[in-house]
Amino acid sequence: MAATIEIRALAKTFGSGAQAVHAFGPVDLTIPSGGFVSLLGPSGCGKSTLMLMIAGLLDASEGEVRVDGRRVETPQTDIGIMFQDNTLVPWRTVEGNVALQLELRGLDPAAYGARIRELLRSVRLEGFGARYPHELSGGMQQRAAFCQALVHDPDTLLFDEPLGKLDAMTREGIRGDLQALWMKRRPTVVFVTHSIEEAVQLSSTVCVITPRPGRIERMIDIDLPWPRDLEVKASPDFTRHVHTIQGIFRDYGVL
Ligand SMILES: Nc1ncnc2c1ncn2[C@@H]1O[C@H](COP(=O)(O)OP(=O)(O)OP(=O)(O)O)[C@@H](O)[C@H]1O
Repeated sequence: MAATIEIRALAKTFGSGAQAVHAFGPVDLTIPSGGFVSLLGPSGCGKSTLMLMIAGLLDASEGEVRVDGRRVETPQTDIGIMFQDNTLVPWRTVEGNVALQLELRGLDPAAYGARIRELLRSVRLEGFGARYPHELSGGMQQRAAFCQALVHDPDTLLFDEPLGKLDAMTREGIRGDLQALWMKRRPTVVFVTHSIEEAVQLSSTVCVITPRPGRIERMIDIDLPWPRDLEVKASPDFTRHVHTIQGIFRDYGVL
């Protein structure tokens, strides 16, 4: 069963006194087991700050995060994380990079050979396992980074704008890969994006965040059928959700 993430009265202020920056919160939010929740908000509203607190990589100023009831106080090693800038190291092959995530967790990569190959195949990277990152396109590198995030079979995935630097066509392709992986394994996913369409396409719930200090403006359940392919994206219901969210950001003056 994938993890449930509970966020209670969570807030973050960087620095103190006159230099203090109230970055985020206070926010209450429950991310259900197996949900795909997108955090959608303007630049600087605290999305990355929230992700780091969920991952246990940044202390909260107030409040708490609980994963399956356990309070997050140290870096979480059983989750998968992927950021905008991928974490591939240049001196290892694609397979070696994926294996590195296992080694860092004290797992034996030799036991995971079949799994690594299956993952690479699922994101259309079969045949590229022995290549080095510089031999891959930007999109292929991000797909390899997906495999890194997934190889230890985490039941929670944190994605912080993983597709942000990719061109539109590659982005669409990887969205499809990500959606297929989520539908198959149903991990709990928290996904940061600036793209309203991306959030509506991928999410079971879109969490709309206000400008800094980020608070939750609205939770919007996306009741569209899966998989959300190009046909679904052309549907009136899809457009309706996109318009609703655009309206919220227009009211805040960020669109
Ligand atoms: N280590 C830090 N020290 C001081 N201020 C910080 C620090 N990290 C973030 N901030 C501030 O906190 C606010 C929220 O930053 P954060 O990176 O979480 O926003 P974001 O919503 O992820 O932005 P973007 O969409 O542009 O990536 C910003 O005003 C930022 O300047």
